[in-house]
Amino acid sequence: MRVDVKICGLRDAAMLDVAVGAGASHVGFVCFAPSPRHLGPDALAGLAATAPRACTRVAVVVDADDALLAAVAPAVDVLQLHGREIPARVADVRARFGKPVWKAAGVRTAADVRALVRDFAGADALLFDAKAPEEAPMPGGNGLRFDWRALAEVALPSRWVLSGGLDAATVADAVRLTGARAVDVSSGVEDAPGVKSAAKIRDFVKAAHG
Ligand SMILES: O=C(O)c1ccccc1N[C@@H]1O[C@H](COP(=O)(O)O)[C@@H](O)[C@H]1O
Repeated sequence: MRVDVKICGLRDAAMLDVAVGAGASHVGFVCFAPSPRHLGPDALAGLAATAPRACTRVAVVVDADDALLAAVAPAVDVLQLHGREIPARVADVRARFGKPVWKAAGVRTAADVRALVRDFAGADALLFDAKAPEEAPMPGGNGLRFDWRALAEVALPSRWVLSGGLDAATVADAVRLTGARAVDVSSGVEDAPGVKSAAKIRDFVKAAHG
């Protein structure tokens, strides 16, 4: 079975086309002001509307309130909650906005992974990212990797996504070593923060599928 690939942090139609053309199954749009990939709700909705139906559109938000979610949710297929949302908030967002919710969180150790699996059984998928440094302005999209061996010690749910510092050079190993069926990348397909590279997107998707 083909690994699902999400290209995240897309900001324009040209790179969206590249991601779709390369074979990405998911495309991600970040709505979080401190991010160099930030799109406001209107820009996000406009860009998401141009994605083909076969491609799953994901909005990445961080501790978003209901007003922001109400503005973003209709434009996408999945909400990725990448902040400090608690399990009750995940359940609330699912019920209120009627979209599948991916709970994303930074992990370092097997204990972190175990706690996430235990606490977020109600999420539609878990997304494992590297823990951001305390001083980092963003909880994700930092191009940081965690020790994938942390995943091996835990019984994982059926739907989970590997992310954090992946790139074309590492994604095949990541898939082989973790058994991931879905991967997510942002920094690893960029020339600079927020500046996507068509060549890197194509190389990443090819390596993930390889
Ligand atoms: O990409 C961002 O700017 C971002 C901002 C805030 C929260 C999450 C963000 N992106 C997500 O972070 C991970 C890992 O990204 P990277 O490949 O290490 O750069 C990924 O799930 C993105 O969706």
